[in-house]
Amino acid sequence: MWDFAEMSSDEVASLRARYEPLTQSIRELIDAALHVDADNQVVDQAKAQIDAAAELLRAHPASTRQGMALTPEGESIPWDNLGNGIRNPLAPPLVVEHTGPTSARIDVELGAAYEGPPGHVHGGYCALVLDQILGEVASRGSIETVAATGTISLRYLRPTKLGRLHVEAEIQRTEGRKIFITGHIADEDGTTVTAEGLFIVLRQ
Ligand SMILES: CCCCCCCC(=O)SCCNC(=O)CCNC(=O)[C@H](O)C(C)(C)COP(=O)(O)OP(=O)(O)OC[C@H]1O[C@@H](n2cnc3c(N)ncnc32)[C@H](O)[C@@H]1OP(=O)(O)O
Repeated sequence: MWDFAEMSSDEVASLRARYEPLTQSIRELIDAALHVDADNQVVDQAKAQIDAAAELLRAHPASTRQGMALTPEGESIPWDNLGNGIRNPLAPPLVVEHTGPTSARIDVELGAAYEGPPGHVHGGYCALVLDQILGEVASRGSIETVAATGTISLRYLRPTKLGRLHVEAEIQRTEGRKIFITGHIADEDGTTVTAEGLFIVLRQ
């Protein structure tokens, strides 16, 4: 159904405009469900409406699924992927901004769905966000030169508050296919988690 290798950027933009609002609505649904305090009637009514929406969507299944893909124009499409998939409500809306050929940043708001310790981001999610940005910088924003996580080491300096977060990553050095890269997450009070990764550029 979706063959991104055959699509122009305009066609991808139109698909994005169709599905991104659905993904955002499901994220808002998750957030609402995490904050609700209602009686049986309200919860039963909401459940029936959600079940009906799921049934409607299931009646139109896609013939293929793709984590990420590349258009002929070289545009990388993160489609269903957990890190930043346009269609994956479990993916926080991570927008990686490349600040140079070897560095990038993300500014993201992580709410209740990402909670681990009370009021703080789950440590596994911190790892996911750092793995994602380190991987994207190591791959230089293109899936033509994908670099996979070989080894990643995280140091949790203190709990990361839920809310607005700033994330950065930068390549330190490269040896053949090995890319040594560091990164960190900061909340409103400063750096909370640092990362050191060794990413390996995949053989074609
Ligand atoms: C744009 C997209 C961004 C996406 C970001 C998301 C990042 C991810 O989550 S990727 C998923 C998690 N990672 C994986 O699944 C990777 C699984 N592992 C593999 O596929 C392979 O082991 C792989 C590709 C890492 C290395 O395999 P291969 O290419 O055969 O490496 P190989 O030729 O044996 O070794 C090359 C060099 O790397 C070193 N190396 C290999 N594996 C590792 C490792 N895990 N850690 C550290 N060093 C390693 C070797 O020692 C060797 O070093 P040297 O050249 O000095 O002798």
